[in-house]
Amino acid sequence: MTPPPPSPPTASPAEALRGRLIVSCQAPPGDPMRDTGTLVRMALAARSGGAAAVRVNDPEVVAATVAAVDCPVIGLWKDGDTGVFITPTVRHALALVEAGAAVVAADATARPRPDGSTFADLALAVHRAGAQVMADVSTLGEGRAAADQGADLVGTTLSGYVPGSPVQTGPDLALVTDLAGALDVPVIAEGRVATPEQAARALAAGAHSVVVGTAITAPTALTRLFVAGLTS
Ligand SMILES: CC(=O)N[C@H](C=O)[C@@H](O)[C@H](O)[C@H](O)COP(=O)(O)O
Repeated sequence: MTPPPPSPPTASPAEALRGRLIVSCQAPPGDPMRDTGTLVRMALAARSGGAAAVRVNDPEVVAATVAAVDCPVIGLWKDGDTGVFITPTVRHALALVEAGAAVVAADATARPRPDGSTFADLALAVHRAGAQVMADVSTLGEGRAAADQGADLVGTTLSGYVPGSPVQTGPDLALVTDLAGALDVPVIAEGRVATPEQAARALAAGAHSVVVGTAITAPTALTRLFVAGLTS
């Protein structure tokens, strides 16, 4: 039987995030905003606007952001675009801790990981390295499993983005409600939160914090929406 994961050695950043906004400062491959200095500026702007934390992709960007902002940095490392690609291996996770991430976000769906490890292996390694873990899930079952395997935070990040998870236009508030009712760890609403009203509804549904990305930090995607609005 696998022994239970040890408690993380650092104090939880969860208290600092309660009822607060986390801004995801990312840009997809090929996007003009995908530049370390630009992404750090986005993080600084988010912090100026009142964000309690930022969520940042890639160890290099994490390190630059940690050096620039005075709030927790949630780091992830997207590697590829199929299967498990958000912080897919223990190696990716430890590189983010090395870069200074207070929290490592990782895919915690029930799909095989490319290094044959489990989410529990990743959580244990991150805790031993002195950071915390945010589990990106798509279902209640994945959230329960992630919490059992040591996740410090569970986010709805992957709802609508993995095979079998219905595509939705808005945030998955039903999943927020289900996770918040079932788990002892904080639940983070993430994915398709597009308005302040939706963010408030996510908190009302039981979320501990809300992550907003595209609606704040993605001018290319937002421009496309307006362009489509003019041409449809
Ligand atoms: C599914 C996936 O890969 N989500 C990523 C996770 O880090 C990001 O691309 C999203 O922008 C982030 O989750 C915030 O969501 P939204 O941009 O919808 O506010």
